[in-house]
Amino acid sequence: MDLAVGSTNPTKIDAVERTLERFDPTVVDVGVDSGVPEQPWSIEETVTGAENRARRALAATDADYGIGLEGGVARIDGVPGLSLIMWAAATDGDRLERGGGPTLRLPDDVARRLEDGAELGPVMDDRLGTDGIAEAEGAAGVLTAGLTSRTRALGEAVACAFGPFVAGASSPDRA
Ligand SMILES: O=P(O)(O)OP(=O)(O)OP(=O)(O)OC[C@H]1O[C@@H](n2cnc3c(O)ncnc32)[C@H](O)[C@@H]1O
Ligand SMILES: [Mg+2]
Repeated sequence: MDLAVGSTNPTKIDAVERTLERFDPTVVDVGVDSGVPEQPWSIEETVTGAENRARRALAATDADYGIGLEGGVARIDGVPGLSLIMWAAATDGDRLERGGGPTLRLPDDVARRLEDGAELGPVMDDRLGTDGIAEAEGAAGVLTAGLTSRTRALGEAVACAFGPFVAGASSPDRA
């Protein structure tokens, strides 16, 4: 199975390789434009970024599936504070499926800096004294003391987006 992932971030590539290991995939990374701001600020923008990445990665290759992963932040009704969210999309060129990953609250001082226009990756690096945390354990890893990681969290979104393509008869009908 040939997969094209719409990013060159190693945590995203790892998330796809590890989650879909069972299919022994060949994974190529494709740097594509997400078509949304570098820091998406809603579920809608984040999902759209994942969709664009999946479609554009597939279009740029002759892979069987294109996979897109996007991180974002959102204020969610009923959930205090600003949430870190992540979404995946998978497409075979015809059908497109979406799946969400874990959601976790960002510290309020980080939220304030994002409100001023900053991006999460650099803000986390500045706060932690790290360099490239978004390509390592990520905010998801740091804020959970390693109980999860960005790779693992993104992997859950990949499973939910890609799963319907291989779930066969147990896959729900789509409108
Ligand atoms: O090269 P790409 O694929 O764009 O990888 P990215 O790390 O920039 O990932 P996104 O564009 O999907 O994420 C949007 C922003 O949110 C940041 N981000 C998302 N999840 C994060 C995490 O777990 N830890 C740190 N930064 C994160 C990321 O660094 C960007 O500034
Ligand atoms: Mg980015």
